[in-house]
Order: sequence, then C-alpha cells, then structure tokens
Amino acid sequence: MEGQKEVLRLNGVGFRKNEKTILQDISFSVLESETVAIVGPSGAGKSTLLFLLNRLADPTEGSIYYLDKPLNCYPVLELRRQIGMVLQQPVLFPGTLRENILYGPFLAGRDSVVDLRKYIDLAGLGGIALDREVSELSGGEKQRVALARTLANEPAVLLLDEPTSALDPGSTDVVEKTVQLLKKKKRLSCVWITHNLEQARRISDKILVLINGRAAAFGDTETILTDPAYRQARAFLTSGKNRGE
Ligand SMILES: Nc1ncnc2c1ncn2[C@@H]1O[C@H](COP(=O)(O)OP(=O)(O)OP(=O)(O)O)[C@@H](O)[C@H]1O
Repeated sequence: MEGQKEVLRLNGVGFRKNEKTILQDISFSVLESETVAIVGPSGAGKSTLLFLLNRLADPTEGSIYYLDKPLNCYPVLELRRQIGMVLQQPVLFPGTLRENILYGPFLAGRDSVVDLRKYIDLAGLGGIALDREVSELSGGEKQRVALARTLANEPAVLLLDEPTSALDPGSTDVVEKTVQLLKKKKRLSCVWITHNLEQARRISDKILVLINGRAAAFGDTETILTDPAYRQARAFLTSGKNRGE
C-alpha cells in the first residue's frame, strides 16, 4: 500500500551456527500496519529468523534495519519493548495476572499510569480476576496473558511464533482478532509464523515461504496462495512435513 512506512528491512541476511548454514540471503521488508506470515516446513529456519528480529541472535551475514537504524544500534531492552514477541509456549512468571501484565510497564517506570483493563480486554481476559495465579490458568488463558503482557509494552512490531498452535478455536480467534484490531487502531506490524495456510490467509498481507533457510517466495498473500507460479513452494507446505492446526 502506498504511503506505508518501512518498519523492518532485512538485506541479504544469513545465519550460521556451528559451521551449519541455517539462513541464507534473506531479504524482505515489513511495512507499518502490515502482517507478514512466515510459512515453511519444520526445520526451515522460521524461529531462527524471528529470533534475529528480536536480537536473541545476530545475523552472521547481511543487515537488519528497524526504522532508519540497524537493529544493533538500539539498546536491546528498548528494542524488545518496541519489537515484542509471543512464543508457542507462553513464558509467564510465577505470580498473578496483574503482576505478569504490569511487568513490562514496571521495568519502564510506568506501571502506576498504565491502563491494565485495556490489555485485559484486548486479550479477552475480562472474566478472570486480576489476582488469580497464572499457574492456575488453562493453556489458552496463559497464552492470552502472554499476549496482554507483550501488548502492555505498546510495541510497534509483534513477532509471533506459532502462538495459536496449542490453542482451542476460541482462544485462537481472540489472538487473531486482537492482532487485526491493533493493526487498524495502532498501526501494529507483525511477523507471524504459522504452519496453517488457512490462518496465513486470514491474518497476513504478505507471505514469506522459507525452505531450507532460503526465501522460496515472498509476496502478497493471495498471490502466493493461488498463483500457479508458487505451486512448488506450496507443495512443500502440504507435503506431510507440515503440521496442521
Ligand atoms: N542453537 C542452535 N544450534 C544449532 N542449530 C540450531 C540451533 N537452533 C536451531 N538450529 C537448527 O536450525 C535449523 C532451523 O531451526 P528452526 O527452529 O529455526 O526451524 P523452524 O522452521 O522454526 O522449525 P519448526 O517449524 O519445527 O519450529 C534446524 O535444522 C535446527 O536444528
């Protein structure tokens, strides 16, 4: 879409670990208010690519820009506030719902001014008492707490690594709708790993197909999912290596 600013840009990104090439020559950008889905077979390097965007690792080749500066020019904690991450298995601290959601704002010194209710409602947690221990919650509820906690940092970019693969349809719907709402209201940008092509169709504007650490295709969602030119890339995703959700 014209006029959307570039939020993330990868130029020829590669990553090697223990002499093994995990990612090679990846270039694409993510615009403001845009969701890019990353799809690809197991072991293709999807999670590794997401880790690079959050500086859990650094590329061994190429560069990654966030807005107008290389990623490594930002203090890492500030960067992770602006580029939040939600993983397949929610990582929560022992403690209450309130403590978990206020953790990020507390670190930033704004826990006393934050509107906790906003994030509770966004993540569809309205029916749960704020002083409930998170260890007592269901998997779907925990994942929604993890989402609310990340959103409480008011990130500009959200990285999602199969956030709904272990969730029931109701919780999946909450996560998808929340992200869509924030795209519209806050111009949130997302990079969302999914094994589910139907989910990719619902939530993404563009798709990156990653195969053996390389970008096999990148483009508009409908084009990637329907254009015969991408049949081979799609075939990889439905070849049985791919898990359904
Ligand atoms: N810390 C590490 N050291 C060495 N190799 C690693 C490391 N992390 C991942 N790998 C390897 O990198 C490759 C890509 O792994 P990655 O987890 O990024 O793939 P993925 O596409 O996310 O897979 P899945 O869909 O199964 O989650 C795999 O071959 C994996 O074994």
